[in-house]
Formats: sequence, C-alpha cells, structure tokens
Amino acid sequence: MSEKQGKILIVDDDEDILVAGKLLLKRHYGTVETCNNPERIPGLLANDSFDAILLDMNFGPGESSGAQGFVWLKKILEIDPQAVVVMITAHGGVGVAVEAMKQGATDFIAKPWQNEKMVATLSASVKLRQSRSEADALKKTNRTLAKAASEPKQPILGDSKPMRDVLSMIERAAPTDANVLILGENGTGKELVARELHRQSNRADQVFMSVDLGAVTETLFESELFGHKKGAFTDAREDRIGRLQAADGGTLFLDEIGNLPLHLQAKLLTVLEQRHVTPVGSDKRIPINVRVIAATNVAPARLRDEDVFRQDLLFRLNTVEIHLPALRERPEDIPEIAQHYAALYCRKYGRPEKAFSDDAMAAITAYGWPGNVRALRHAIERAVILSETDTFTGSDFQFEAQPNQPGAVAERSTAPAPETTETGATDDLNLERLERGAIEQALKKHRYNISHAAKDLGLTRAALYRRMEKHGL
Ligand SMILES: Nc1ncnc2c1ncn2[C@@H]1O[C@H](COP(=O)(O)OP(=O)(O)OP(=O)(O)O)[C@@H](O)[C@H]1O
Repeated sequence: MSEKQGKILIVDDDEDILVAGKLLLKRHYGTVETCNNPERIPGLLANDSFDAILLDMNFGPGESSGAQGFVWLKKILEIDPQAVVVMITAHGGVGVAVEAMKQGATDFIAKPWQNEKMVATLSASVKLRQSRSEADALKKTNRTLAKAASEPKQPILGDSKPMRDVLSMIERAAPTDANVLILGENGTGKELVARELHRQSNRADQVFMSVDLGAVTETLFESELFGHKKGAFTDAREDRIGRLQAADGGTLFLDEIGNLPLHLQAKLLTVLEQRHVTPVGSDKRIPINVRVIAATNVAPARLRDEDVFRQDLLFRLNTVEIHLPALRERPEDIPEIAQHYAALYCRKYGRPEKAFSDDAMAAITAYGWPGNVRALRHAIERAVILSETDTFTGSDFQFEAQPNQPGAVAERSTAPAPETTETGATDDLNLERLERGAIEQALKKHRYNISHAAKDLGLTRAALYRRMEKHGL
C-alpha cells in the first residue's frame, strides 16, 4: 500500500486541530476523516478500517488529566486489537503520553505540532499497521493451512490385536503433549501415526512440521533446523527461519532420528532440553514450544547401544514408545488394506471397482511384504493399472522370492535380471532395466531399509521412493 492510499482518522474536539490536521495529511494520504465527538468512534470503526488513528487525550473544556483519552484508547483497542493509535497531547503532557503508550498507543504528537514531525510519525505508524495486518493475515493463513494439513487424509487401517493396541496408544498419548518415539520397519506407517497423534492433540490447529533427518546433510543440519542470519556463511543471502522455530506452537516430527550422527544428536539434545534455538550467525536465543514426535526404523536393541545413539537423547524422546508391527506379523490386516487401496486406485484411475479372486487374496496374504504397507499399496496400484480381468487374480501381483521368510510366495519379477558376464559386468545396457536391477539389489542388500539403500545408491530417500514407484517395487 502506498501512503497516498492510506486512511487516517483524527479525533479531537477542537475544530481548528481537525482542520489543520486534515489540510496537512490530505497531501500524503488517500482519505483523512475527522470526528469531533469520541462517542462516534465505535460507529466509525464498525464501518471502516483506518491505517492510523490520531486521538486527543482530553475532550471538553478544562480537561487535562488525559482520563478520557485512556478510556477511548482502550475502547479502540477492544474493537480492533491491531489498531495503530497516535495520541495528541497538550504541550507538556509527555508523562501522560508515555502512560498511554504503555497501554497500547503506538506514539504521540504534542500540540502544537511541527508538520514534518507529524508526517514522519504518521508514516511510521501506517507502516506498523501494514506489517501488523500482514502478520495477522499470515497467522490466519497458517492456521488454515495447518488445519487443512492435519485433516485425516488416510485412515490407519488394520483391526489385528497389535494394530488395536497401537490405536489405543495413540488415543491415550495424543492429548498429553508427551514426547513419542515411533519404532517400526520402513513402510509400516510411522509417519501416518505421527500425523494422527498430531490430529488428535491439542495442537491440531497448529503446524505439523516434518524433518527428515536422513535427508539433511551434516553441513546444513544447523541452518536447516535452527535457521541462520543473513551473511552467516557464503550462501546465507537472507535470514532464514529454522524448522524448529517454524514448528513453534505445533508438533515437530523428527523422522529417521536413528540416522543422525552422534555429534548432531548432542546438538539436538541441547535444543530440546533448553527449549530455545540460536540461529547460525546470531547470538539471540529464540524460545520454542514444540511437541516432539520422533520415528526410526533402527531396531530397538541397536537404539539402546550408546555407541549408536545417545541414551540421554533417547530418554528425552521416548516418554511414550509406540512399536509398529511389520505387516508379516499381522497378515489378518492385509485383506482390509488391499481392498481399501484397490477401491482408492480404481477411483483414481477411473476403473470399475474390482474384487479379489480367492487365489489372489491368498497369495497377497501369504506374502511376507518386506516393504510393508507401502509395498502392498504400490503392488495394488500397479495391479489396478495393469489388470485386464474382471477380478484381481494371483497373476496380477508379482512377488520377490524371500527364501528366509515364512509365507514367501513364488518369485516373479517383471524385469528379467540383467545377464552378467564372467567378469561380473552386465551385457544388458538398457538403462531402465539397469536402474531397476540396481534398486532391487540395494533394497535386498539393506533388507528394505530405505535410508541405507538410498545412501548406497547415492539418492535421497524421496528420490528412491519415486524410482521405486516408477518401477513398481
Ligand atoms: N495402517 C495403515 N493403513 C493404511 N495405510 C497405511 C498404513 N500403514 C502405512 N500405510 C501407507 O503406507 C505408506 C507408508 O506409510 P508411512 O510413510 O507412514 O510409513 P513409514 O513407516 O513412515 O515409512 P518410512 O520409514 O519408509 O518413512 C503410506 O502410503 C501410508 O499411507
């Protein structure tokens, strides 16, 4: 907004002041309204929004205590807490003006005023109003976005005993603000559970901020989490708010916490203990109020090894621990999950809904699903796209051989493994197939630990997930 467009209100019972003020300010602002009776203020504010209000401290002959000014200042701020009010004081009434500022006035002008001083004060006040309005609008947008983001997009499916226990833990832990550590293999639904904890918590209309610690590089860890000041390092071209500060008031989800190197674990612990962050290059400590939910696929026994994970950090994170069972430990949940995602993808791809033949359901229920629910979901999506029959049959699903897995089903893969020569080099130079082969190999090598497989392949976890989806893995 340029100053020419601003809207100013002058409230004073002295007509001369009103005329002089209007004449002066008209040159700088789009609208200047005047009012000689403060009783009209509520009516004016009900119909209009002003960028600044000039308010006299005293109304009526002989008044000099400023009492009425305080009354009307309070009233204005009740009607519009973002209002910017500049008090007009009698010469020598500085003490009263200072008291008015303590009570919420933005500034004051002493009568008789100097024109330049009046214009400068009003200009600063209008800018303040503008930034207050912007901050207010941003807060409202944030709240709406946070609410939309925490709407339940995906139900947590499964009615097996272990899943009923998980749901009951969520219900009990969610409203308490206690830190929660979620443990489970890749694809078991850890992030889904974290979002559900947030959704059922008292912070549900605040932000849910997710940080994938497996994807944050060591060099950028502090800047990403704690923020930085402009100029703190070569690439710091402007101030940046860290993820922890951005999560203020809401829930901070620390995913892949088990992948954090020990020295960074120490830094994270300090911040969580002291409940404030200091951006890189700044000496200002910023208080933060976050509920921490962390997740990892690292096995509990390994997490309790102090050479791998700081035990003081573990104790800070695991006030409540939720263990997500692998899908092979609850095969009775598979039909419900399969049917849910089949219906979802049939709708998404505009296919008529399809049932599962008995042999198809038996095959997917018997399979060990090393990639857990995520892999089952992808298998269903692929079957929806490729299946040409009225019902899903066993041949619509491809399973990897799992020799050591109870319940493993026949091996069948769409892409034949690239043939290797005696030297171990491959003759098949088709890039797509090579990529698929390398990903399959890495996943098997790391027992479907996505972070480790991604690292081995030189990819981020997100990039690996995208490629797994592309190849239907
Ligand atoms: N119980 C469940 N019901 C429905 N969908 C589920 C369930 N568990 C997981 N999923 C789905 O599986 C996919 C993976 O879930 P999610 O990302 O929460 O797993 P994760 O354990 O956090 O995985 P990772 O450790 O690899 O990050 C998502 O698409 C999610 O919707």
